[in-house]
Amino acid sequence: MGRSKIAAIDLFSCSVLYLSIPMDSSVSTLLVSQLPLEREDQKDHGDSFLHPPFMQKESSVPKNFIWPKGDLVVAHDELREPIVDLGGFFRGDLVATQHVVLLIRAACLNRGFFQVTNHGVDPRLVKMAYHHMDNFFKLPASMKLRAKRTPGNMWGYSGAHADRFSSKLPWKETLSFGFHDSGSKPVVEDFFKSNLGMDFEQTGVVYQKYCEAMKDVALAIMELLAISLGVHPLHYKHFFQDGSSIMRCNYYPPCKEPGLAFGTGPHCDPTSLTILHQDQVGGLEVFANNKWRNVRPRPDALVVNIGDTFMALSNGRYKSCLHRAVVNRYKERRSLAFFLCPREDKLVRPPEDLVCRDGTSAYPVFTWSDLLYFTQYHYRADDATLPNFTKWLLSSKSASDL
Ligand SMILES: C=C1C[C@]23C[C@H]1CC[C@H]2[C@]1(C)CCC[C@@](C)(C(=O)O)[C@H]1[C@@H]3C(=O)O
Ligand SMILES: O=C(O)CCC(=O)C(=O)O
Ligand SMILES: [Fe+2]
Repeated sequence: MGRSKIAAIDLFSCSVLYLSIPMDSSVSTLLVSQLPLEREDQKDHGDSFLHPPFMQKESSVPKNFIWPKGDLVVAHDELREPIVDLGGFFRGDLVATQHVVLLIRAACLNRGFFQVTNHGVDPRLVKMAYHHMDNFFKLPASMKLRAKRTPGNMWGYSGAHADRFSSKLPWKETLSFGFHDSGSKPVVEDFFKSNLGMDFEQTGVVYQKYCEAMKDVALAIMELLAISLGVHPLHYKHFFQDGSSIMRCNYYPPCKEPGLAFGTGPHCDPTSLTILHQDQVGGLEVFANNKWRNVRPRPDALVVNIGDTFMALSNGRYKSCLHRAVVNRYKERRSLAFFLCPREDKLVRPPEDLVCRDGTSAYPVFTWSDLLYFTQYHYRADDATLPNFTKWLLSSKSASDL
């Protein structure tokens, strides 16, 4: 789990090693070349990862990327989830809004997942976001590592999270950065300029706009979620207004043995509400009615899922969605995930009238900063983050009372 600073420095020097390996520049190669530096693991894996994948006899997926058989259950069915048309709500049509509220309520009580269309985000902006993402991920490793994530920090570039974990590595590269309103200071633009230089100014401008658009959609959905729970319509919208959200670009290289690895393993997002756009390749799967089901990509739709923090804010009524991303043999896949989060020090607790109606609080009061810390230092987010976090919080509180 938590890896040291040394691992991050090793990761960097490793990329230099990678550059001398005569293979395609796909990052899976980079990921593989990082592995020898996971020194304590060398014993466990024999010499399989001392060689680039084409030299391995047993499998072309290094052992550190192989997930347990129990997790690797294949999805055969498609998820037929309501597509929620937000057009009427944005036009102020009350009948259409009532219909949308009922659809959202049913989806959230059930598994915390739906998709929205007519969401108001300009398709040209989405296209630009993919274009800039492609430019970034095809850079040489040494350039990408200029923006590398530092230990304990959510922001930056990460290759397979190999600096954080040593097993069940995800077959992906990610670029993450924070987004919050800070007056006239464009935080996203600044992130790109300060980490990657002025050549990335335009990338910063595009992602600044993309995050603003995602926040608008997320806050509109917060209004609908509040109505659907019978609380003040602006309750959650106000709660998240000054939030500190996270944007992540996911790049999944093709994988020679997709049946052994995951792009992103099974998990519920610890965050509040995720607004995701996936490209046309497909790979997102949701656990529904006891089965993994794939979500067919729709270019005009944004995928929305409830995260652990909103589950707590709804007093456990709305389900945090269990999902994962699979990889495939032939084609790289990309997704853009915006994770709506509250301001880090804000108390996460459901509105009082909800607790009164339920007669009890489902979770202890916490801050987003507590949960974020838990996922970055103590626990790798999975399908049981929220119950484990609750236990951890209660035990650390009672220990501090001693
Ligand atoms: C707060 C977060 C932690 C993760 C990024 C955001 C929201 C989703 C989380 C994550 C994607 C869940 C699966 C495991 C994880 C480690 C990953 O594969 O990236 C998680 C993210 C993280 O801790 O970086
Ligand atoms: O790439 C995807 O479709 C899902 C990614 C995801 O679940 C995440 O980043 O939290
Ligand atoms: Fe997720």
